[in-house]
Amino acid sequence: MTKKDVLQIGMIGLGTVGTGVLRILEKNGEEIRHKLGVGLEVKRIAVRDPHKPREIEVDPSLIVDHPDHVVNDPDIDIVVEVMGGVDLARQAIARALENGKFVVTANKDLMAQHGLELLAIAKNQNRNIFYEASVAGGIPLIRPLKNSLAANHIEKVMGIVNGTTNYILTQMSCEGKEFSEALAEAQEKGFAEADPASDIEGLDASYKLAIIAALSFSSKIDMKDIFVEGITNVKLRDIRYAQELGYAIKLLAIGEETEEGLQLRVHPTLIPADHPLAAVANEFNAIFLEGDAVGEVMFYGPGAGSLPTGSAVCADIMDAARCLQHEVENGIVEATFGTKKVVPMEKQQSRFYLRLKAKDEPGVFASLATAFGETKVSLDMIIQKRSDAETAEIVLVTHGVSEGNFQKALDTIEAMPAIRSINAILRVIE
Ligand SMILES: NC(=O)C1=CN([C@@H]2O[C@H](COP(=O)(O)OP(=O)(O)OC[C@H]3O[C@@H](n4cnc5c(N)ncnc54)[C@H](OP(=O)(O)O)[C@@H]3O)[C@@H](O)[C@H]2O)C=CC1
Ligand SMILES: N[C@@H](CC=O)C(=O)O
Repeated sequence: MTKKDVLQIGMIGLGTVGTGVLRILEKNGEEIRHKLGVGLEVKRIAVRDPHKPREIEVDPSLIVDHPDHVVNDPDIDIVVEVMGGVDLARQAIARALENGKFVVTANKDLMAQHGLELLAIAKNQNRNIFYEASVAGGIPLIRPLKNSLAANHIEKVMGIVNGTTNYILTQMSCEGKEFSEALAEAQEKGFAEADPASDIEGLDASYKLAIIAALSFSSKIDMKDIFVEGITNVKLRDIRYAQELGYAIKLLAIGEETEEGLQLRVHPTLIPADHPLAAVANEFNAIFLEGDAVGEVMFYGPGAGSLPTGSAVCADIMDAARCLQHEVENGIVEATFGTKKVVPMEKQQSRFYLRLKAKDEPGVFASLATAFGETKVSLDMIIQKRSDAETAEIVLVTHGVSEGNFQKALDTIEAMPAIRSINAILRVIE
């Protein structure tokens, strides 16, 4: 490799993240050049619609209408994929690597599902893919997992890794907003995915968990092994009951290595109001890691948005530039990934929050307690309120129980004549 005065960047995508990247390169370009000893110049930008008005002024001659024009340009040294989606992004990144370019991506859907295949292509080409922005936006997490914490056996990772859902839950619980209003705001602010179903149904968080879990537990992670439940069924009513019981509701991604195997799950969770994660508001994310040597470490910061995510992408561009400048072939060496056993969800333990409606008549509560007792589910907290003249709303929190046993208890309860409806089931942690 020959040293250059300026390295050429090719971007694929100029939406929320791409705009943030350009703004940072423009504003801090001189400082970045000083830190790197080489300048960075954006040579081409692929977008879907070249005629769309942009939030940022861009020389029209840079704009092209297909990623191929970026990945096949022989002058481009580093390809930055901030387009999203899987198939086209996968093809473009594979081609960029085959053409000898370093790649930076913010695409968690792609890295969770095809990361190993792309990293193998990169290794073959003596190149690398940098993907810090794919998890938790601006928070440094991938590098600490690969480097600073690499000597630890990591036992547990747990956190809030989706800014959109955390924004929605915060706005519902603190401002009393409706779900749809809060989602529209998150979209307006650029936190949500192009298809926000990925956020609210928990998929985005599950892709991020797959990436963090692979690095934490040095294991390949198959998406089908992650239990995923989003926040679409979380009602303001449950947020208020949770508050009454001393909890907040957050969408958590949890990965744990136990003697039985890996436990991997994403679901809305009641967490104690004084837990540090309960205070993480709006688009902010936070991740706890427990390493056998370091103990507990918490990462906190903005998990979505144009400049925070752009910050992580630009740092990756700088790492790729350092590799090129210092003739390091592939930069940070990737971890090796084995295949660890995964514990099926029905065998995992949880505490449960259950909200139901029952006939307001004597003995209902006793028969509920009996039904739970028969399946070895014990009850911890209870709220009972009259709903109308004949109906009571009952909120129960169980002690720890396997998912399988809880489901059996639920089947029995649903069949009881006094039970009118089961309205909410959520998991609880201490
Ligand atoms: N938004 C955020 O806070 C974060 C996003 N990410 C990830 O970053 C990536 C980009 O997200 P974001 O910036 O929000 O997405 P946007 O939807 O805002 O931008 C996507 C960009 O890609 C371009 N594009 C889409 N399809 C094509 C295509 N077929 N060919 C060429 N260009 C195309 C669009 O072009 P056009 O402008 O013409 O429509 C647009 O410029 C995603 O992988 C996302 O998951 C990661 C962390 C945070
Ligand atoms: N849609 C994502 C964007 C960042 O990854 C989120 O809301 O966290």
